[in-house]
Amino acid sequence: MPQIAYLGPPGTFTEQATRQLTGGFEAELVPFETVPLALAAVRAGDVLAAGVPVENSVEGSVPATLDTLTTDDPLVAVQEAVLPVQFDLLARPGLALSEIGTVASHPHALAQVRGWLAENLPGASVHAASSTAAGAAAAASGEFDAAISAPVAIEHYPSLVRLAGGVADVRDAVTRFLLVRRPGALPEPTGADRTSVCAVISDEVGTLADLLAELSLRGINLSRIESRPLRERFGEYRFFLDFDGHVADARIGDALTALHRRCSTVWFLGSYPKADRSPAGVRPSASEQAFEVAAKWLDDVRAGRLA
Ligand SMILES: O=C(O)C(=O)Cc1ccccc1
Repeated sequence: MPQIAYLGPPGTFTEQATRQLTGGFEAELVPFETVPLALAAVRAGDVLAAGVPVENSVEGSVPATLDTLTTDDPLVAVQEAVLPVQFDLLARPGLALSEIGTVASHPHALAQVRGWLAENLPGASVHAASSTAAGAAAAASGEFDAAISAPVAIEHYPSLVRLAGGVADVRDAVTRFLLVRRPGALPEPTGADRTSVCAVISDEVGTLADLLAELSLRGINLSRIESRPLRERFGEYRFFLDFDGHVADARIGDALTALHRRCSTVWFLGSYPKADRSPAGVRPSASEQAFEVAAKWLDDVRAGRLA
């Protein structure tokens, strides 16, 4: 049975998302303490794939995921899931809300309940854990009084008590997850796909605008752009771009070759079905047929076949 890594321990949002992402096939889920460790296991071939969080509607991107995807051997996303995210406050038994002095959780979770904590636990100190479930495990072992956890966590840490449920500063918050594996056969195009790339451009006038124009000229809808520092050179950046369409689509292939010509580095990070399955709107001049007819016309011109 294939093994699939996820950000553990058991009881994380990522475990739930990875179960959804692997719903179509039998797999053994293997917890790792951090996203970089889960992705290293994929690169080493120890596991087939990994489920990782990429971005949240409240707190933005998960930098550890973005940075690890573009460091070392290539990895590509093959599937996407979007999960609603709200939290439970789990505590050691016998403690009232007013007696909680320490709370642990993943930084993304803590950022999403900052207002709730300020209102309900104003005196408590807040501690970062490697995941929401790691926070629950630390509370269960007595290291902290309480944890901000995924609703499934209580099943894994039954010694804890749910003091509050549905905790969230922003209603309807969601987190987006990807199933990532080593490069191989790509998922088939579905007509409702997303492509992710990361591009490095030079620090010159207009390079970012020119890069984006390559997408807009071909009628490609950009759904996300995020910059991360290059690390080695202060003031230079990698741009993570998500856009509608599949690399097998003519307009996307054409745009990617343009990006490759313009950028010093382009990482292809995958083409995969969008979680919401909303089809890409394609203008007539960017349709498969328009590209085919135009390519045929150019062949004819070059071959002197024009009548
Ligand atoms: O710690 C977890 O449970 C995770 O899967 C990471 C995370 C944290 C907060 C919101 C969504 C995902």
